Formats: sequence, C-alpha cells, structure tokens
Amino acid sequence: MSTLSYNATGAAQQALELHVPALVADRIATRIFAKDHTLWGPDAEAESAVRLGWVEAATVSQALVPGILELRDALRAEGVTRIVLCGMGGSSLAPEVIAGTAGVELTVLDSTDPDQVRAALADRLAETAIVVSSKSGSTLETDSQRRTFEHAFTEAGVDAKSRIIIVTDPGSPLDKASREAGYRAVFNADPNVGGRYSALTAFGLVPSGLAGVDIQAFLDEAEEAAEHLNEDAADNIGLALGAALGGTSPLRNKIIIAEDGSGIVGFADWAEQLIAESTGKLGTGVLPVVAGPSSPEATTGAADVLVVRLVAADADAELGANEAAIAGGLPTQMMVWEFATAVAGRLLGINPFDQPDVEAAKVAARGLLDAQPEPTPAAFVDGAIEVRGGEWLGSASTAAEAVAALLATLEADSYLSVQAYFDRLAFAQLEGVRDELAAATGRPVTFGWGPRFLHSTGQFHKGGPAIGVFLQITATEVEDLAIPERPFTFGELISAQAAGDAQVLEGHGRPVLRLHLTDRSAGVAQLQHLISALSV
Ligand SMILES: O=P(O)(O)OC[C@H]1O[C@](O)(CO)[C@@H](O)[C@@H]1O
Repeated sequence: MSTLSYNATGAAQQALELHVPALVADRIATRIFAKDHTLWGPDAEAESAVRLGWVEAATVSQALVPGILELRDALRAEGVTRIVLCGMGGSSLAPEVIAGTAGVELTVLDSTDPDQVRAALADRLAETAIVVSSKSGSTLETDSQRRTFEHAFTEAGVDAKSRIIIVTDPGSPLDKASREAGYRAVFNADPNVGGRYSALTAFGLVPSGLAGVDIQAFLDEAEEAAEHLNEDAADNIGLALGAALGGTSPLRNKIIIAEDGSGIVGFADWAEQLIAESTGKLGTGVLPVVAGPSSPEATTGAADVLVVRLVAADADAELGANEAAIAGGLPTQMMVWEFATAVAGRLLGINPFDQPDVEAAKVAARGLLDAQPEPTPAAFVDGAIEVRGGEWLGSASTAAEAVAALLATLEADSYLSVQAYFDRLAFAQLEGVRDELAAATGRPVTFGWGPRFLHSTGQFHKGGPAIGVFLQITATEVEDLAIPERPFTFGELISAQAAGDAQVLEGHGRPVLRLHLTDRSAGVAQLQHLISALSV
C-alpha cells in the first residue's frame, strides 16, 4: 500500500476520540467488510443489502483486467488513439480522476451543453472510441451523448458499432439494447455496487484501462488498502476520517476538501459526489466544498467548517485549528473515503447508499421538456445578462445589485452554491469567482457545472439542511445541436435541466438568482467583473 497517513486537530481530533473507541468496540470495520447491511438502521436495510459489493471490488475486479487490456490493444491496432467517456456522476468522476492522475488522456463528456458536445465530436472523430457508462442504463444525458456520437460516426463513414463500448448493470435497458445493437463490447458491472462507490469496478476500470492507465497496479494497491480498513483497530484511518466527516460535535457540516500537494488530480470532485449524495438527505448531511489550500474557507476558521487537506506522503503539514490532513496514493484514498463515508453515514443516522432527492430535478426537467412553456420573462436585462429572481430582488436594477441582494439572504450558517450550466472546458476560468465570492461573503461557496453537479451536490442542495443560497448561470449557446431521434435539442435539454432544478430549489423555499448570459464571452466577462468588484 502507498504510505497512508492521517493527522487531525481540534474538532477532527475530538471526533476521533469521541467515536473511534465505540466504532472499534462495535466492530464496525469488520462488519462493513462482512457486508452487514444492518449497520445503517432498519429503513436502510433493503438498500444496504444490495450496495456493499464495493468492499471486495478491488479483488473481484481483477477478473476484468485481461479483457480490458485485450480490447485496448485491439482498438490501438485499429488506429484508435482517443477514448471519450459518456456518463454522469458516479459513472464518470472516478475515471476522470484515475486518468488525470496517471497523466493519461481521457475525454470526459458529462455535459448536455451543445457547444461542449459539438467540441467533443469535432476532435479526431475517426480515431475515437466511446465508452458509454450508465449503471441504470436510463440516464437521459448519457443516452443523448451516445445517440449523437453514433450518428456522427455513421455520418463520418466510421463503423459506429465497432467504436461503442458499454458499461452498465446486467439487465439494464442499455444492456439489452446494446447487445441487440451489436456494439463492440458490453461490460457488466456488479449490480451490488452503487454508482458513487464504483471506482474500482468496471465503471472506473474500463475507460481508464482503455485510455492507457495501469489498472492492474491500481487494483493491487486498492486491495492492500482494503486490508488496512478491514481491522477493528484504533489506528484504522478510515474510522478516523469517518468520525471527522460525520461525527464532529456540534456537527461541522461544511467539509472543505483542499488539494494541498497530494498530486491526485481532481480527487475533491470525486469525493464531493461521494459525500454529498451519500449524506445530504433527511435535512442533514455534510456539504463537501472543493477549494484550494489557501481559499478563504480554509483559513477563516468558521465554526461550522472543517478542513481536510490532501497532502503528499512525506509532507510535514502544519495544520490549522480544526483540520485533518490525509496522504495516500489514489487507489488507497478511494478505498479510505468510500469506507469513511459509510462510517459517517452511520454516525449521521442516514442511509449512505440512496439519493432520494436527485429524481425531483429530473422529473421537473422532463415536465418542462414535454410542456415547452414560454420562458419566464426577465425581471430586467443588464448588458449581456438577463436577471430573474424572487421577491428578495427588491429594487435591484443591475446584475451587480441582484447578486448583492442574493448575498444579503445568506445567514450565519448558510452556504452559497454557484451553478453554471454551460461549457465547463471553454469557460473554466469562471471557476475563479468561487474564491472571490467566498472572500466577499465569509461563507463557504460551492461551484458546480450543470448538469454535472446535479449528480453530485444536487442531492445535498435539495435533501440536506435548507441553508443553501443559489446563483444559477445559464448561457445562450453559440449553435444548438439536435439529439438524434429525440423531440428536443441539447440546448432545450440543458435549459430544461436548469429551469427544472431552479423550480425544485424554489419549491424548497430557497432563494435562486438566475442569470442568463445572452452572449457567452461578454456575459462571463461582465459577471467576473461585477463579482471582483464585490470583494474589494
Ligand atoms: O450511472 P447512471 O445510472 O447513469 O447514473 C449516473 C448518476 O446519476 C445518479 O444516479 C443520480 O444523480 C448518480 O447517483 C449516478 O452516479
């Protein structure tokens, strides 16, 4: 196992002292590894009984390796140099981190933004194969991406069937349809592993392995990590991290996850989904906040915040007052955080394996796609920004005043969530507003790209404590894109996803400021400018 280490101070250390002895005495570690489905209470038993396969995934998945490597070599021999992964949330976040950390190219398409989809289609199509990953086999975004690539391959004279590889649960609608269609390969994943715990199953391994990651070494390290976690011992680092995540007292329900030298690329984005979807429900949970080591939330010492730093193995990290620092290789960290999240779920008294509130936004989006209602008129337009909001907008008549009015609704325990529904690759610089907003408000800020975040923090925003304040940003596309054999376009789909989620959040009584950029570049510049002015 790579060097795994953990240090904690303040509330994180107190949580360890408070909970780890009882977790050891109750044999929670070995019971998790024995797949004891009773650990999360009677209401969670049915789901837990079919969700604990991840504890043995590192071993069970060894059998997948030869087939993945054989297919990788065959594709390479046919001139395939680029792998595109179509999938959302748990079906795409792990391979993105695995490939990114290994320095291997993998294009992750987890968007319905027409410009971003067109850009993915335009890049080396003749040398591309796609992996379509969906546990349920019915996710609308993933299905739309698959249809579009299949159509584009055919139009370009490429044999589409030979370039489409499927990862899905046995018996899913996608499993059946793919076998009928005769796609290149169908890898069935273990149905007893939920999406966000699936890093070490076919969902994590097929795209990464085809792209060129050494997945054998990856699994070997994860197996060693599992041995450490499967011990009812006071020095079990998974128990300590679980106590920090779910057992601080009073509960510090914003967890700042800061990359601070671990060298793992994008780990916090993966952990964000794991923690937010697992814990954010029944009005409780902990909100993961992806931030930098010097971001405002990591340094202000707010009473509801705990900082977890991802550090290098040999780092002599100097910790702040209420912090934890964890070091370990990627497969080790993935095992530790999955285990710790399950432990945190037990301490919080929730079922860490369901995501009851994600469906609400999907239903609202489908309703809007079917009904095609006239868009809500803007309250006013300022330059390239159309502004829509609630009564709290008051007399605001500029976009800057609207943002200020939204921020004025923040309370002592609130957080701000920025949700941008457009091309996350072309406009990555917009993420810079996160730190500025955190500095201006003194409150934790999450930044999510839509619809990606709907499969991550989306669950917490709707199912967790009602303390979120929401800044939604949408943007007119440069050029819309049809979805083959669907009565709506990508542009209509992403608009419905944004409007549907705003509807659900407003239905929960939360303030949602909707800014629509009528010109992407001008709107982003205007927004960046007005947010920079806030923090001065
Ligand atoms: O793998 P699927 O079934 O396409 O689901 C993708 C994602 O959507 C969710 O089911 C709900 O957001 C996630 O839990 C999951 O990771």
